[in-house]
Amino acid sequence: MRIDSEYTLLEKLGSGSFGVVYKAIHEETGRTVAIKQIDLDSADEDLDHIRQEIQVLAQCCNSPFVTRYYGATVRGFRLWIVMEYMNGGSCLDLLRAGSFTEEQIGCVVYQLLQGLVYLHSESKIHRDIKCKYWMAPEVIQRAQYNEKADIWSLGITAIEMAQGLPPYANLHPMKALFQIPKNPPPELDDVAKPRFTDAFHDFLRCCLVKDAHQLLTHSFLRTHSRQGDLVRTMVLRYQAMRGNSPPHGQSKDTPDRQPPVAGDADTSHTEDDFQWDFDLGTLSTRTALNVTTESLKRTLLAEIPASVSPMAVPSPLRVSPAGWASIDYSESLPASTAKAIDAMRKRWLHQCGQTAGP
Ligand SMILES: Nc1ncnc2c1ncn2[C@@H]1O[C@H](COP(=O)(O)OP(=O)(O)OP(=O)(O)O)[C@@H](O)[C@H]1O
Repeated sequence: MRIDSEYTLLEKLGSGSFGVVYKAIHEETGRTVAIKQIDLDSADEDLDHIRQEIQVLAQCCNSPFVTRYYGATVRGFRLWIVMEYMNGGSCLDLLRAGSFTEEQIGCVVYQLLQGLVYLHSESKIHRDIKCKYWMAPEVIQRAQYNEKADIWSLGITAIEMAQGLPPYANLHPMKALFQIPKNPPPELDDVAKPRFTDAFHDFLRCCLVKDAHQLLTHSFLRTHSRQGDLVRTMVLRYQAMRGNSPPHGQSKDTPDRQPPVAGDADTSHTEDDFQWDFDLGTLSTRTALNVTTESLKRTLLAEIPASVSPMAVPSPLRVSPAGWASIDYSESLPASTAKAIDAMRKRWLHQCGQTAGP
């Protein structure tokens, strides 16, 4: 796929610390992609992180459990990171429709773990550098850390899926940073605790000490690992919720599919766009440079330190469950799944104070 060719931007998918993500069509191939647009003008302090994210993404394209990276290009004053479109959204998105059951957590965690096993086998550590509540104590303390830091984050993510929020979510992030290394590993809160089996509690405890390979054989995952339909029902639950409320980052009256707004997303791109006043060599100081997309890519990749560390395939939640990119959720479902979806829909409508229809 040629990254410097044309894209048609569709709706906004969401936004994160570094930029806004759009759904888009790559005109040459007709492929649907996701494009993260980073405003280079305001990203000064984060440029190192962005560079690291691109480096890691560029090297990690060989697992169905990790979001595929297609390339990066500069359009005007924005850096575009083109990647696989995950039509189920992120786990964080799915959580907006309510916390997960133990079965659902097992199914998602199993796939997240497969992504981590792949990354670790490539000597890469995910280590989300910016999300404080999920950070392992050794990362917070800037001590030596290894891939176990990711397993800690996975455990925190599992707690978040069970309770809807990570531990210490009621604290200011800086306060949480002090508490995490000081306190014993967190557990489920008293409300969530009784809803889960001993196997799950044990799994959480293990996440704080064990490596990813050992965890794949944990009895908790053996029970839940093969229930792919569950992911689908969670996506449907989230999509049902989106039917009534706008996706993260969009106002209620914004249509789902909207043409890009001038100044918001750049859709017009000419060769001139690639001649922004920007030093692509260091991504930190600005000197006038005429660059092509290829040279951007080469420079970005060459500039990134060889010793990879902080990985930012976005959050621990973004190691994508297998097949999300290709599953068409509108296809007809087995009766048992349809029943489960209906139950979730009713639960959600109930939570919103509405009555479920027929
Ligand atoms: N490849 C993708 N396919 C589909 N949706 C995506 C994709 N990447 C991101 N999104 C959507 O865009 C949102 C923002 O993603 P982004 O990577 O910018 O931030 P984040 O990782 O969620 O947050 P942060 O950067 O603060 O950690 C996500 O929550 C998700 O809804």
